[in-house]
Amino acid sequence: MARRRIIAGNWKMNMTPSQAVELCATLKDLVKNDDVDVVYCVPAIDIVPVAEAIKGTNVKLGAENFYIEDKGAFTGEISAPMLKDAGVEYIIIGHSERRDIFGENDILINAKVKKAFAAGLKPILCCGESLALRKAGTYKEWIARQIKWDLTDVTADQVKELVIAYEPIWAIGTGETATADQAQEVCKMIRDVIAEMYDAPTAEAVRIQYGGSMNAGNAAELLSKDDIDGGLIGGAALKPDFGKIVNA
Ligand SMILES: O=C[C@H](O)COP(=O)(O)O
Repeated sequence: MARRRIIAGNWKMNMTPSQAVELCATLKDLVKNDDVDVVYCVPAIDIVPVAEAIKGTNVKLGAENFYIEDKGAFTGEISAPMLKDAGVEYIIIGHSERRDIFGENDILINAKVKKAFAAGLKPILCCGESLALRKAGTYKEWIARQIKWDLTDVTADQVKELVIAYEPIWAIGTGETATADQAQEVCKMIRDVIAEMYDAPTAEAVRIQYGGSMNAGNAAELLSKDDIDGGLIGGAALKPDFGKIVNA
């Protein structure tokens, strides 16, 4: 089965609202491609202006974070219904920066995945190992465990709509990309875990991205691999190079 490719930019904590609108204008013609899902996952304050700036283009809107309750006394948080109402389609969950800097654990991440689906948002679920785990050789067990925890009680029909991003932490923002073979090995292993947890059609349907210093120079080789269906791009998503990745 041919899976539709998905190239998503994770802007992280970059771009003021006015810079965000300018970036959308810069990228507009560069990211035109009807064969690929192109997504901008933007900081909360940029969601409304970016929703306006991408109207009439092929770009879809994503967010970087939310909280699992619909509303109430949760100072500083935004909810899934707020994101939906603003036009958000995709939501990044379980990014290593949220896990490591903000202490999000697999129980919360699993609750977020379930809440996102219930609210009609499509999760981009991130997983990946530290350099220490890579060196110890136990990275595959670690990632399989993350996936199993984070997808507890998530149905096969939901997983068919899920995007999983494999992001080795040692490759994020370091300029050190996993080789295409290293990335393929883990993306294939993730698909095997999904087949084991669900079934072969579900594993065939789930889209798996690679993320970690993906750029205009290495995207084509990474994306040529059988189990890599797209990219989750940080630094290079803020530059015209993002258009080259979309079209790689
Ligand atoms: O979510 C994106 C990743 O953390 C990759 O970031 P990067 O492309 O800057 O390495």
